[in-house]
Amino acid sequence: MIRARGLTKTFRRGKEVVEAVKGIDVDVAEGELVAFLGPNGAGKSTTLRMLTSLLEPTAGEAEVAGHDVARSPAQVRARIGFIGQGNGGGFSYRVRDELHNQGRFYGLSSAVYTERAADLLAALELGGLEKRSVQSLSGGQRRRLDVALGLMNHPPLLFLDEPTTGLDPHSRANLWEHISAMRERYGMTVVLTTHYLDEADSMAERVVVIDHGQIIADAAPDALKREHADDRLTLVVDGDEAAVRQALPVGLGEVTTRPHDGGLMVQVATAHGAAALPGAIEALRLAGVPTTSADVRRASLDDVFLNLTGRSLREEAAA
Ligand SMILES: Nc1ncnc2c1ncn2[C@@H]1O[C@H](COP(=O)(O)OP(=O)(O)OP(=O)(O)O)[C@@H](O)[C@H]1O
Repeated sequence: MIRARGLTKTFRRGKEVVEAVKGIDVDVAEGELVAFLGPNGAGKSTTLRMLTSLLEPTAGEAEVAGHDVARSPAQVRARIGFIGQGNGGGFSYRVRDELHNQGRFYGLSSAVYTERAADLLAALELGGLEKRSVQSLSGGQRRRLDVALGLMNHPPLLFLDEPTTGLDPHSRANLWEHISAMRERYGMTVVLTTHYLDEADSMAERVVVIDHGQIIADAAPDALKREHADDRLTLVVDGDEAAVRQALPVGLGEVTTRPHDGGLMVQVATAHGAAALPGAIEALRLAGVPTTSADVRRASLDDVFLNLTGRSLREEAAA
């Protein structure tokens, strides 16, 4: 569905040259749900805008939905939906008029766009709001209207640029339910950008991590965590460091210790933390070191980003 090679975008602002995207190679197969994850300014939106033919690449090429973005932008646009960062709706228009205008824009007949609009309004829980002005909708309703607008041409490929930014957790979860339902219903391929780690982790089947205009990792969330980060076992024990180090199986992982409440806190960075925990506790018990509390913290995509770049995406998102 997408094949990009060496995709590059350089902006010039006066004397300043910004290399926003530095030669990205990416393939997306039909039916995939792929999230581009990265901090602010990483180049996610610029990549999306090139893939949707809205921005001409400085170098490289991309074939999207069967057509070259530079040579055949109209064919690409006819086959994709794009939901940008801002709201698409004209604020003073009524909801139904917005959808109908979008249908006209795609050259649909009035019978087809009327039916599709009614269908999407119902599917995205916007029924009853068709006569309201866009500006009177809540943030979540407006975002769902954006999704409806992006789906009026029943695109086989949908791009969403930070679809849930600015929504409260309830509206985010709700929007995701709708995106998933729409994806199943129309058999769509979905490509989105996000800087919400939990969202990329739980919703995307594949995460493309972008930093400074380059792809630094590309795999399923679990595979990324397995490859680039460890789970962390934390045990509080009654015993000394030497006994702990001797008792724990060789190869379990890197062990660090520090005094804690009269006992010793032991932390182990290890793969498959939950599975390793009982064995670690048992090995300590057999060595006469009882465990008084235990905790497993699973590796997160932030750990992956931290290990790859030395920076925390969580901190950068908050900055
Ligand atoms: N039209 C433009 N002119 C000049 N520089 C630009 C332009 N658009 C983007 N940039 C710069 O390119 C870099 C990448 O921006 P981009 O918007 O693609 O990042 P992003 O990963 O989508 O970030 P965000 O999560 O904040 O949207 C940034 O340094 C940005 O300032």
